[in-house]
Amino acid sequence: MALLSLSLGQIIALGFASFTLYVTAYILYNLFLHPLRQYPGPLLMRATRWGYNLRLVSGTLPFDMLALHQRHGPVVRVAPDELAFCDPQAWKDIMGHHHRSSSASGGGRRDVDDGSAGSGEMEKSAKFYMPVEGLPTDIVNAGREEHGLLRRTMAHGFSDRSMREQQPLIQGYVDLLIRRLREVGEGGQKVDVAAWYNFTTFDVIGDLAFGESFGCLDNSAYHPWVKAIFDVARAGTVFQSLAHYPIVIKFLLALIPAKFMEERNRHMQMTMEKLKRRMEAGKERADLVEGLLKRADEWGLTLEKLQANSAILIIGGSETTATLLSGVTFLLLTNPEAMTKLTAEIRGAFKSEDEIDFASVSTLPYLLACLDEALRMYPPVPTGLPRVVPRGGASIAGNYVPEKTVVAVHQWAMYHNDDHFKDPFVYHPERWLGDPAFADDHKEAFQPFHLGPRNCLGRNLAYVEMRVILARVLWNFDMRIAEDSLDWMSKQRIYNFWEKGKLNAYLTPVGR
Ligand code: HEM
Repeated sequence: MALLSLSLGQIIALGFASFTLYVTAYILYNLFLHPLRQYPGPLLMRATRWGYNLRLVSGTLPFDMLALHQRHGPVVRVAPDELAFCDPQAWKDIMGHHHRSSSASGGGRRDVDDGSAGSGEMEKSAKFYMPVEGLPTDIVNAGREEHGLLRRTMAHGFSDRSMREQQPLIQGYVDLLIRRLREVGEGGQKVDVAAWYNFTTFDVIGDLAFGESFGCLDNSAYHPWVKAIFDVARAGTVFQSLAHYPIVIKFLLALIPAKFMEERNRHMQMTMEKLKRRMEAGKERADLVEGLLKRADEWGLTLEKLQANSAILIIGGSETTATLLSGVTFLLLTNPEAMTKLTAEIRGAFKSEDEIDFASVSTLPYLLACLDEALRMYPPVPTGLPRVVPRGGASIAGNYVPEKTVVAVHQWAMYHNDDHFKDPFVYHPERWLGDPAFADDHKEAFQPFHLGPRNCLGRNLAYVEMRVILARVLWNFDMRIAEDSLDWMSKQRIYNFWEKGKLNAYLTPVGR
């Protein structure tokens, strides 16, 4: 009643004063009373999440993280409730099987091993992975229990036997890539090799996860399904930032234009049609969804659930490998000594192109070293994928971290920190071949596929695919970088994925 007797101006002033008071109290709490108050970090990041969000949406977060660690040390408070770690031990403590805190250092409280604290791994941060209400979860954003079930079933498609059976299919797409590169590069035309790697890996994974390719190699273009992934990548960082403000995100979701929803529904429909065609092809097919299809009836898996998991395989299994192939190609093009050595290794190992297969490429040490060094300098998952510390807290790299804290390791920053790698900004494949100059490198800091129960299921597939594609490209072509791509890597930003842009090169077929 008292409020009704106030003028509009007074109500606005009161609202403004209350808001200011709330924000001030929130900032003061974060700075002086919060359980993470003793951890170092820039003022804006310790006080509010905006320091983190601004870097995330501007695509510079993974790079800024290096400067933050260099300034504040291996543990930085990057948001009021979030810590970033740049310590090799943190990989195991965060991504491995969770063990409860054994020390009370810093936090001033001893963890009680009463069985109530979480066992198994740390949960993924829902604000980052954003499982959407009403939509089915997939292997990447499912909770621990469902994840275990999905992982056991899907692992079948990644076994050595399945990979051997998938080999002819994959090689067929590499044949097509080589043919298409010969055509588009003819007459000294420059070729955007990053796009062609993307076309190849999307076609391969489309076939392995949906039973049919996206036709990118045939059409020299991205399929709308694939294009949609890139279109939403940048928006994803905005949603991840706003996920910390549930009211704002609800409001924004209500504002999403009908046109966007129509687009989304079309995308879903297209995916469903692909999946139905795959199901009609029968359960016995050595691809990545065979395991799920066989269990679908027993577990009552809906079509939507199957669709969500096929879709996540596409995103996880294509953009990552294409990114690395683009990165390694750029690094070789700009490091002629390494390119000469690798080309000699590949061309000296085989008498003819048909000898280049999954087994034979795995015996080439310099090829693997080139890929690993590219994974270090240009990790396809460059940013931190946050986890949440379970009840009872945890010990991470020797630090007590209270429960509910969000924790992450940011790969790009870890791999460019000279505490862990000598000459971190220089491409040295030799560091992976026992060169004594790099004896002090902390190799255990390098985890491009993560470790623990939620690490990459497609690691072996990724390695054989990347090895075969790179070996066959270098078997067939001498390459030279185009002038307009010399700054290709240094000008990129990261919106969860690298925003790669064109990587132009001239391809000269090798006469034999
Ligand atoms: C260079 C290539 C690749 C890199 C660097 C990479 C990296 C990763 C990373 C870091 C994760 C952990 C994600 C998280 O914690 O949320 C992951 C998960 C996963 N990756 Fe890969 N990946 C690559 C290629 C592939 C390929 C070719 C596939 C095949 C489809 C694949 C399938 C998966 C799946 C299914 C998961 C989820 C595993 C789980 O949650 O149990 N990845 N990958």
